[in-house]
Amino acid sequence: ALLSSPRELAKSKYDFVIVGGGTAGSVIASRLTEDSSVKVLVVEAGISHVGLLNVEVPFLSTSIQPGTAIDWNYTTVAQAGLDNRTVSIPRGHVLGGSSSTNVLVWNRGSNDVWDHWSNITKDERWSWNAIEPYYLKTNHMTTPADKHNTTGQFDPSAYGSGPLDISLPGYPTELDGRVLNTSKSLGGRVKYTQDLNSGDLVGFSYIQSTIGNGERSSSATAYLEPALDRSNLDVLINTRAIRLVANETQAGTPVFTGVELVQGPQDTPIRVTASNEIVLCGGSIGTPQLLLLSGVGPKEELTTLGIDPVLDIPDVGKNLIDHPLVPTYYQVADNATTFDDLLRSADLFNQTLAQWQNDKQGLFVNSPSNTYGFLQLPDEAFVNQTNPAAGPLSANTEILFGDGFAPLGTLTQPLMGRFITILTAVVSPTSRGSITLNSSDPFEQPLINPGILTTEFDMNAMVQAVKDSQQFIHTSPYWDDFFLGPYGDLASAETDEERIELIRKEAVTIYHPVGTASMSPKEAKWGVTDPELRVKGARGLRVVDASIFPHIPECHIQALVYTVAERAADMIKEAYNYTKRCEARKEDSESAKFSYDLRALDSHFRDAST
Ligand SMILES: Cc1cc2nc3c(=O)[nH]c(=O)nc-3n(C[C@H](O)[C@H](O)[C@H](O)COP(=O)(O)OP(=O)(O)OC[C@H]3O[C@@H](n4cnc5c(N)ncnc54)[C@H](O)[C@@H]3O)c2cc1C
Repeated sequence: ALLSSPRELAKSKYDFVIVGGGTAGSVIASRLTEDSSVKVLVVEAGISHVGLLNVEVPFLSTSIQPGTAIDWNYTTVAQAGLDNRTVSIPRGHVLGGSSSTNVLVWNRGSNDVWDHWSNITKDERWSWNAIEPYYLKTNHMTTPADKHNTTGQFDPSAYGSGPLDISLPGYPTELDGRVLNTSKSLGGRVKYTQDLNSGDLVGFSYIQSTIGNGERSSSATAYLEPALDRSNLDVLINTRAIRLVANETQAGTPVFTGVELVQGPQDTPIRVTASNEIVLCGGSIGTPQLLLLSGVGPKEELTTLGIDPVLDIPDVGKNLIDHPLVPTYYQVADNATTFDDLLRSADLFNQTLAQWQNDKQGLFVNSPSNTYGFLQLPDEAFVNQTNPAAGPLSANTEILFGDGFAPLGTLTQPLMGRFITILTAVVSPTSRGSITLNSSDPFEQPLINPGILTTEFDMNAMVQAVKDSQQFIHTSPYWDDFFLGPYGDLASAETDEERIELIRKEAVTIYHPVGTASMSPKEAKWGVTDPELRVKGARGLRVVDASIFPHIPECHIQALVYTVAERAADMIKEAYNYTKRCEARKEDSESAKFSYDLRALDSHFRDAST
């Protein structure tokens, strides 16, 4: 059932309490409630996704501005790498989480990304070969909204049979051919790759997106909605988890069973209990914040804030990684059909919206970008520097093309003229940051410091990305009739020094924060979770979201979050079924080893019998 107040809860005890009904949380909720005897509560701070046009209409994804009800409205601390500017870090505050508010690009990561994770965690279960079935379980390819013939535009074997809709762009733009023909004719570092979801994530191609029938497909629409009528699932919205409670310790290990919930800062907390596990799916900011508020984190930092330390894990909130992004603009011919006029004319906007509402056709069926490319840096970049990318199938930088002026940085759309936006990003950054608490008040936003562009490597890579985008346009015949010239600071960015100035002035992030509750090998002293995503040194607590990524993938990351969640759901189920087998063999002398699992099983049966 969908509940909007804790007062509507019929009971306070569940087998699993999932904190965060976002990208990963909705997958976990859907998979765990496949067994009708397992009772699950999802607690989501945000609102329902149903009926929200800027969530449903793919093109409007970039209009989800910070400050709206469906965003957490986070801002970073002053960024040293950006001339001490602060930048906003949007995060979905709605069912589906950031999968309801993101820009829909679908990349499953190169094979190397997963093999690298497997090496880092020393756990084969994260290698590409082991993970592929879980990726295929998340998604299936659908026909694009305009039903054009997509033969040769994607690799069918790169998609599976899962609930998410994936499609190629359903409305062509003038840029598509120019970008792809340039890539095909130039080759080399800007080679064409038919499908970047086939394992090799280097090259230029069409974008695949989480869109079906011209509408956003999210973890809320694909996973949560179909499960909502299950009697064993409660989804509580408008409600924030503010503290995790360990009521007991077993052999010195805190056992977490309680979650305190409120709707507003003045509320008296209501406690719900998880007999088996609390699964944290609050995302790379929400999850470490909640752990820290609950006394799980660097002991000294917590004591200073007046929070009683429960478990000393120095790495909670550390290792924050994001992809830096710089928007650049070119003015194009006055007869070009960019989306600029639409953003300036309410009539045109409403006509296009009506076309989407009536037929699911037109520009609004697409995200604002149809084509992009991932590039490796030239060999010279690695003379004195190890390549931080996961392997040879991964890139270092990305270039995305938008068929109009997308005001993502400090510049606003000019009143006249037509433009294209070229976004450049560093996808293998070496900068690291952190999430720390500002106070023990759960309603105060944490201090978010992604450390954007604070290493020489990242700045050099970004300079190369801007240079590559400039060359891509200048050396191709496919732009001659179209292109008038660079706009804004890009017009004077001819030297590397000028490019650095532009970058420090305009850079933001691509909204891919990861790593703040990183998994690490089972016995390792660093990291926050083990390879089964259980919080180290605790019982009853697991993390399943982008915070467990030990290394940032060199691509857009939502597909990896979905895949992690599918993998984790099976890990949880395996543990759960295993407890059943243990129960059946209660006399087994080995059973003491599984005391935690038995405890979970016992409480499950107790709950089921009430
Ligand atoms: C604007 C934007 C554009 C993006 N574009 C792309 C893209 O094009 N392609 C791509 O691959 N990726 C993109 N991303 C990134 C991607 O969407 C996210 O990395 C991914 O969805 C994160 O999933 P998650 O489960 O870790 O967290 P989320 O999906 O953010 O879920 C966390 C959920 O937990 C809830 N929550 C947090 N704390 C609490 C609490 N204390 N109590 C209760 N609930 C809580 C939140 O409200 C949220 O619903 C984008 C992200 C944004 C914000």
